[in-house]
Amino acid sequence: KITRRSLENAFLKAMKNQGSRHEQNQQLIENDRLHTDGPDSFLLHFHGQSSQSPEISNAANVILDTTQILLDQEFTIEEVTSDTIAADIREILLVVGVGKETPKLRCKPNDPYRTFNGSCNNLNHPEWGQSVRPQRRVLPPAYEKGSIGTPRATGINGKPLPNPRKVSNVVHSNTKGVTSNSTTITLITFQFGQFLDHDIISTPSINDDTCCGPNETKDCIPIRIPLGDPFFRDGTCLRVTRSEAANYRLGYRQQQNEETSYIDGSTVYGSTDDQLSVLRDGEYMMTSNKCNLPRNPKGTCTLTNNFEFCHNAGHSEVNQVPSLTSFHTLFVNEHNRIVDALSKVNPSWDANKLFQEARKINIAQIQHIVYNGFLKAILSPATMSKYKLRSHDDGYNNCYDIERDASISNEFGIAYRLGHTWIPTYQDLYIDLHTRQTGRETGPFDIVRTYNNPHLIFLNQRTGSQGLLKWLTSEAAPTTDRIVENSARNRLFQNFTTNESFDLVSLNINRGRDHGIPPYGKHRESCGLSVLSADWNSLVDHHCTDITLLRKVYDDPRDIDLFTGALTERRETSSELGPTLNCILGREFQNLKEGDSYWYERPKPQGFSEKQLNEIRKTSLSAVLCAHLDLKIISKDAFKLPGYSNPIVRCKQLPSIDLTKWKAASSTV
Ligand code: HEM
Ligand SMILES: [Ca+2]
Repeated sequence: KITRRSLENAFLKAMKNQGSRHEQNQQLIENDRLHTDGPDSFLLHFHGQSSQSPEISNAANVILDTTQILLDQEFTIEEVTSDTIAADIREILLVVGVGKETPKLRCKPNDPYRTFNGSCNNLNHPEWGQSVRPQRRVLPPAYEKGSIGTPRATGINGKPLPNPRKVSNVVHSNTKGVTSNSTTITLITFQFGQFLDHDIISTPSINDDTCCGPNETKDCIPIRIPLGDPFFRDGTCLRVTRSEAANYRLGYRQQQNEETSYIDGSTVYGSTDDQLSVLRDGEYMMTSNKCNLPRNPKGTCTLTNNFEFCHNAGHSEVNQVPSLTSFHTLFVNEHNRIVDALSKVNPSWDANKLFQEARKINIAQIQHIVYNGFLKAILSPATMSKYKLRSHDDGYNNCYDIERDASISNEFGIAYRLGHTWIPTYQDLYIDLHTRQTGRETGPFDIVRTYNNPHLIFLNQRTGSQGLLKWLTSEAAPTTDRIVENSARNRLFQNFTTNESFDLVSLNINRGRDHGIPPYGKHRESCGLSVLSADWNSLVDHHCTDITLLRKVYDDPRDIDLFTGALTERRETSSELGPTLNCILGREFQNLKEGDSYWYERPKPQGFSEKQLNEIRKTSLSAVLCAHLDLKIISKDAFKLPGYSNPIVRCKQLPSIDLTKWKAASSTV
């Protein structure tokens, strides 16, 4: 049995292994102050760091090392990960400053407003769904055999797994040269999908500039380009680093989520109090030029001229592509629009009350749009029913389950990259549905020129983001399939000086292995789908043409990576996605609904009055777009292409939220 003494010894040894950066911590423990003063006195040493990340990842490395030392002493992984050991290690961890906030969390039950970092949403487990916490796992990790954290590299037959770039070339490339477009969904689905992703998950990775060089460290997971690659030169190597480790207890390597996992507008408000503080202006969210995002003086985007700047928002990747920036802008403006309306009906409310009520309404609208617009557009009706994802038509829906952990799962973070199939090859600005804006610079603009470059936002009296939103509303997304366009598969973040670029598909496959994500077949099993065998015919949800491609790269069906296996599945009836993705998304979005004590359909104290709730239910993404763009007409459901069941309607005819129902007498005060 592992004694406290042997645990401490292993921990001290691990700290020594980690070298000098832990000397101070080591001293603290060796002085045995842990036992004399209690953990709190040590917390002081670790305050004043703006980001918890480096501190957490340093500690995680010590924890992983401690785990390995104990395993080397012939303890089993079950013994090492037992609950008693978890309690002991937590105490030791407090000494090195990790988890320092957890014991101090004093939740206010019945608080009508969410915290900004997601803590205290679950009163029994205040850290569930909180930002800067480890990702949850549905399945036990599958790292390299016998290891607690080395990326999976060997297949079931003992041979190396295929090179991620090779899989990308063979299975995910567009060999036709023209983009095939969806007949059902618009580019709004693409862009809202990524906007939602940035609300719920973001995994930090390690900074390390040795990768692909002679002195590569173990933090590197380079992708070596195979000889004869159709795009990258021979000998090229993609410099990729591992995701940071985030371990709070002994065991396998875990990864961190920097966002609050709840759908709570992290993209608008940030995922920590600090992030919000530079974005908020009293009751309003800060803007520049009236309706654009504020400037980020520390931003690292590429600028074309003096009056342009990098934008700031709740998520650091806001400048990644202009159409993403335009979505951030839309919901910041929506916050401010709600504030103006509320202050008219409630002139006595102070700035804080206005801010919080507007935030609550904005988040409720986003939740309503996710479940009644976005998910409906991509999941099968059967999945929507099975995981109870539809909102009620009226009345409260008290579906909260305090035992449901809404922290995002690591496997979802890989599976939900399915959205990369929707990345278009260009960006464009429209003046209404289907009319391109013309002028000195006229689209379509190659998307590669727009990565991390906000130039389009500044076009046309700086109303580029409106033009982008109109374009997204008008055009079809690329088909949901195995293909990722070359502008993201070969030329992601291309640097036009050095010509260096990335392959997003290789990154996804590599990242799955880095996170110890089990192969595709294991996820089928956890979803109750048929089990895979060595027989390629066991891939019952795949077309034979796709099986042919998979056979070219994988030795055995049980080696197929999750991203690749899931994106090659045949679609389910009336869905954009195959059965495994329907399951992984269905499960996760049920957690995000039923594990959120602030779910918008719940009654007070967190929720709305019934009258207000019914106003929220009137909203749609189309209504929000109409409120901010000078559009006269729009399709009823902006996620889908217009057609018989999705008519184009006048903006004025669309139901939308009536904020007079928030007049104080009937509000939540
Ligand atoms: C132009 C559009 C997009 C670009 C340039 C982009 C780029 C990226 C990059 C560079 C990563 C990190 C790759 C790695 O090193 O592991 C990533 C991760 C991810 N992407 Fe995208 N993406 C885009 C659109 C989307 C869309 C539409 C979705 C979903 C609907 C999506 C979902 C995700 C998810 C879930 C992750 C993992 C997030 C995390 O754990 O941090 N992305 N994307
Ligand atoms: Ca969030």
